[in-house]
Amino acid sequence: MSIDFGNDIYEEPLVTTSFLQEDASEGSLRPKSLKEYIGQEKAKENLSVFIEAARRRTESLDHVLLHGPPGLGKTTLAGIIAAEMGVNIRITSGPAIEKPGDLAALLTNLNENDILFVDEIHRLNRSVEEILYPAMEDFAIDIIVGKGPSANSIRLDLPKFTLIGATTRAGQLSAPLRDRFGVTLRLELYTPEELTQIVTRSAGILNVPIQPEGALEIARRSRGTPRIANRMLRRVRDFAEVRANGTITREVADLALSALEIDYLGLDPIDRRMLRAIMENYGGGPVGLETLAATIGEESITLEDVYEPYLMQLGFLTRTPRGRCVTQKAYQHLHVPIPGGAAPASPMDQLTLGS
Ligand SMILES: Nc1ncnc2c1ncn2[C@@H]1O[C@H](COP(=O)(O)OP(=O)(O)OP(=O)(O)O)[C@@H](O)[C@H]1O
Repeated sequence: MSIDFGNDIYEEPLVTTSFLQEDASEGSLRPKSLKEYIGQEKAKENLSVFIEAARRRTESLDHVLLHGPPGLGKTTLAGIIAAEMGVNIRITSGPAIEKPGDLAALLTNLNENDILFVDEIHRLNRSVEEILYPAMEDFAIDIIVGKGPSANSIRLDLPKFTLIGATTRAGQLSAPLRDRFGVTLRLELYTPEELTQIVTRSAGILNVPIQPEGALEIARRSRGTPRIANRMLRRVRDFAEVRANGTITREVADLALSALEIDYLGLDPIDRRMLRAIMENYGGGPVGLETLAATIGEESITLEDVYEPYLMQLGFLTRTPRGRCVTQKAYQHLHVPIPGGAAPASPMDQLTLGS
């Protein structure tokens, strides 16, 4: 029996914002308390103070806005806040709340101090958002009863609740909505050390034997993102079981991830296509995001939310008012000669896959 561990056997790439079938076991991997939640020290420190203060006063927590790239643990953190406050959480998302009536139904069903979590809050439509302002500020909503000249506005009191909004694009939130959040926390990409701890913890829960170097190898390639680290762990586990003795070592992780075309820094074929397109078609940049997206046949929103944060963190890409530019480091990583410049540095011994 031959098993192909290339991308062909998986329908979806590793790096994607969508929730994949293989993420179904994510629930079991979710930390349940602030103590178990690895990294994000600044956010955790602030939150623990606010939570403690609200609990002492037996009041609801101030509204919280969580922002940062996808897969960093915003939903997880919202669940933890609810658990630490000892309250219920209702989970929904901006696009799921279509009409003001949908939001009114959600709000009137909350209990005192409950949490309403709205993922992708930047995608709320305007008419829904307007209901949210008095709900957040005065814990009340105005409902129009009847039609035409006989229409009447009735004010309905709500229980004191906490809204936790999550967004990958804080800049797209309207100013009145943004101003109504008392606490704003930005989640940062995780360090390889933090991701090593996350991978080791997840492997323990999934009962997967893993060596510390194996965990580090997965961590280094998971572009600062726990969701990608957990996905990689599951795929490397398959490889370890079929091609090796079941234990994830550094070699097994390296072989499995290389077969998936993930290079030693975690770049996948789309990252490389994106960088190469800027180098080869636009002389290194600047090039506008829409033009770049059209050139490589990807959605501009995916490039901006999923790919750019990590490429910028690596120092491979810069954003200027006139568009995106690649840096010398990117030329060196892909072994492409720098135009009019020095020859690229010799390959850094390690494996770097071409796209
Ligand atoms: N700090 C952390 N420690 C341990 N595991 C984490 C941490 N953050 C996230 N995870 C893991 O990563 C997975 C993805 O997290 P989560 O779904 O909360 O991300 P998210 O930021 O809400 O994603 P999205 O923005 O797409 O909604 C979870 O299964 C969780 O197990």
